[in-house]
Amino acid sequence: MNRENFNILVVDDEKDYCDVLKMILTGKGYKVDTCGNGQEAVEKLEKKSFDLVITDLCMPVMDGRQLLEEIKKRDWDTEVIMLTAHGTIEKAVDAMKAGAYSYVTKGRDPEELFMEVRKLRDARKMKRDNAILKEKLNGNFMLESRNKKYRQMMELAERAAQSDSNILILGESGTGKEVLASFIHQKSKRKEANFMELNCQALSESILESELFGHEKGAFTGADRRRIGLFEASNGGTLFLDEIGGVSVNLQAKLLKAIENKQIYRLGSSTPINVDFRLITATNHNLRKDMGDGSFRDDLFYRISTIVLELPPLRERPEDIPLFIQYFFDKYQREMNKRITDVENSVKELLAGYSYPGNVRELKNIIERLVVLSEKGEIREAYLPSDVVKNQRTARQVQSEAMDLTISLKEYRGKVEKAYIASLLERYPKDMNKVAEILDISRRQLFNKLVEYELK
Ligand SMILES: Nc1ncnc2c1ncn2[C@@H]1O[C@H](COP(=O)(O)OP(=O)(O)OP(=O)(O)O)[C@@H](O)[C@H]1O
Repeated sequence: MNRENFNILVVDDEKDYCDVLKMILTGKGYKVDTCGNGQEAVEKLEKKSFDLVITDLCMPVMDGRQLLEEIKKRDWDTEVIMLTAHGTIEKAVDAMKAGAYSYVTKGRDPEELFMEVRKLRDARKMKRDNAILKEKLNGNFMLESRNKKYRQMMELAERAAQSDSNILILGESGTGKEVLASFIHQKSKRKEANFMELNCQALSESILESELFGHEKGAFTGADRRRIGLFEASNGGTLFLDEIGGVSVNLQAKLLKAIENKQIYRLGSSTPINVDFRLITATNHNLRKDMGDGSFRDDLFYRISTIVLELPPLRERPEDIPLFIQYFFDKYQREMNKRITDVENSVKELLAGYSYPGNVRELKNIIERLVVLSEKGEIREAYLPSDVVKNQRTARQVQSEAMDLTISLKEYRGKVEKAYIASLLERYPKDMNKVAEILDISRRQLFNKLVEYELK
């Protein structure tokens, strides 16, 4: 935490004292706000998060002791340094018992106060760094769910983590396939070793091959030194190959050999190297279809899919959307040192009703954007991306049009039916089978309706 990120609120009814303290602390690089009593301080704390409150003990309206109580009662992550007058040692001790970080006697050498502030800032920085590190290492993710299918999948994942079986994770982009893979690694006996990850889609065949197998010096133009690949780097640990569906058939054959024999050759070498890794793969391709048209090898598919975990898209677990919203609001408030106190009602509605084609990734980005744009703890509908608003507006518009009180029942039914089919098409744009299945009609009937309602 830089000093600029350390927010201090000075509370004292002596305005001159506040101003002097603010000037000195600002000069030392801290961010400082001031106010004249405990009541005003609570109002400020409700809107913004402060790392430290330096408060006088005796003040009108609400004194320092009451302010301390309010802060502790609300569980705000804010420390309090109490300023006391000479001869009020009992009150100071009482404040410490009630949870104050420390007390400083007013009017003594101000260095004493500045040292306390510095000490606190360092301690909080260490705490915050540790929390970030822990999050990175342990993958502090939102894995709770109210969705039965997801919970069953997680149970299977935890059990599978104990074994060395190959795991294939299926799911649309942004559903959390990488998150799940790293969770499995953390839950496995391999957790102390490396978790190596590679997105196979993003790389050309030759680069992918050298990334995976490594190479000897001089193996190809530009190979000016020996380099070990991911198979070797994940020895004892887990190798996660994302977008396995994007690997060329040629490389698939080499992958299969490495997985079956647990033995590889670096490019440019004929010496076999034994490797011990747990393989997790993921894809958003339909591999069965790819096998049908010959772009994915059957033998590789059966080898990598000992256990298949299917991550449902977010729209199929809508009961979890509020949990994710809360999780990401908490995360970004913490990270950006902001406090959200007022969210416009329509924002909650729009977020809950949106279909999230980009899944958890999209939801996460939306919440980050809202927290970034929030001002004075408030979040307005205007801060939402247009997709979220547009989506809901069409639904609302159709509903209000359908509520025209002069039309026949047949016309009303037609409008509602059209709107419902249109929403399903928006949700499953390329999957007519799914739309027909949900509507419980045949594909032919669906086709007729698309023509009738001019939805084609
Ligand atoms: N359960 C979760 N808890 C917290 N964050 C999550 C969770 N699931 C996904 N995310 C976040 O959403 C984003 C996308 O997740 P991830 O990369 O795991 O998805 P993916 O399915 O592998 O996507 P792609 O197929 O595009 O690679 C990441 O920023 C990740 O941190």
